Amino acid sequence: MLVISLRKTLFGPEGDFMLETDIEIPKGGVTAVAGPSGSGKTTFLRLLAGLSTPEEGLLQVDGNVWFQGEAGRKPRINLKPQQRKAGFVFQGYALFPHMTVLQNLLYASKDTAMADTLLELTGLNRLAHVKPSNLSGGQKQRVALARALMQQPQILLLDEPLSALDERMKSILQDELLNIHRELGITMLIVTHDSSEIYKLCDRVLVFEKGRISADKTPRELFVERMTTQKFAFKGEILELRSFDAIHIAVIAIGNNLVEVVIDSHELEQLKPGDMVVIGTKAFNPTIRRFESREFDFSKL
Ligand SMILES: Nc1ncnc2c1ncn2[C@@H]1O[C@H](COP(=O)(O)OP(=O)(O)OP(=O)(O)O)[C@@H](O)[C@H]1O
Repeated sequence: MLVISLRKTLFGPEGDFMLETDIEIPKGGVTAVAGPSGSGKTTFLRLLAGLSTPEEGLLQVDGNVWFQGEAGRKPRINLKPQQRKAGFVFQGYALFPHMTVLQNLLYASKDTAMADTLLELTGLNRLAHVKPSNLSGGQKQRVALARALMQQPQILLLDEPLSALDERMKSILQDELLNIHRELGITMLIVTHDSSEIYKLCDRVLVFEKGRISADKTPRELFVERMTTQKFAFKGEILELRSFDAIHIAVIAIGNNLVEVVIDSHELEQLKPGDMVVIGTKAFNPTIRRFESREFDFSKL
């Protein structure tokens, strides 16, 4: 069980704000950390790893206190990063370029049996003696993952580990992460903006906004249950409304795609170019309605 009750002042572009968390995470869970840019996701992981220091609070992992301190005083307990059993994987792989894959792993711990197990688990055994410059992005990220697991951490912290990879490699590594989680039962926290990744890997999502957790839900609660009457829903912007006789068409930009949706005269009256809309289906007929600002905005994850 992770008990995370921490506070730290952050410097934002619009002034200081408080990163403030009071949560418990059961052992063995996979938790997504999502939210807009600058909301404090990376700092949250850095606080857990000991790479950044809170002003006050308590961090307890499986009964062991890693940080405890009161505001304005020197922390009573503040374990150094190397004393914490936390593995950290960043988007950049941060491998030692002059060392082979195996040497990169053994730098973290001299346990050769563990290195063999992890090379096997991440499918790297045939690349053990290759240097990072000869590896693909996906292979480098596997090495970073295996290295983070060498010290048998209690928690694995992943900061957008797959965001630089193409869709195919991303999917393969997601399966490997699931496999590692099944094999080792390790508690994972993963910063990701990718809703399919959250759905596939995670049992819980913490959405950060300006340093606070604004939503704490399962992926199903966050993504699916608010769309129970619909087959799918995409947010888009109306670029143009056209009419031919009694047929009205809305041209809508959804990400990089343009789609044309036939709308009825009632919908036409409600809409104008520039409106943000949600396009969904009911009984396989597309429906279209104005996006309400209080709705959850998936594009901001
Ligand atoms: N050690 C620090 N002390 C004070 N403020 C910090 C510190 N580190 C980062 N910040 C500020 O905290 C805010 C949140 O940064 P952070 O990197 O945690 O956000 P993020 O949600 O991970 O963003 P992104 O998705 O863009 O990576 C930023 O405004 C940043 O400048």
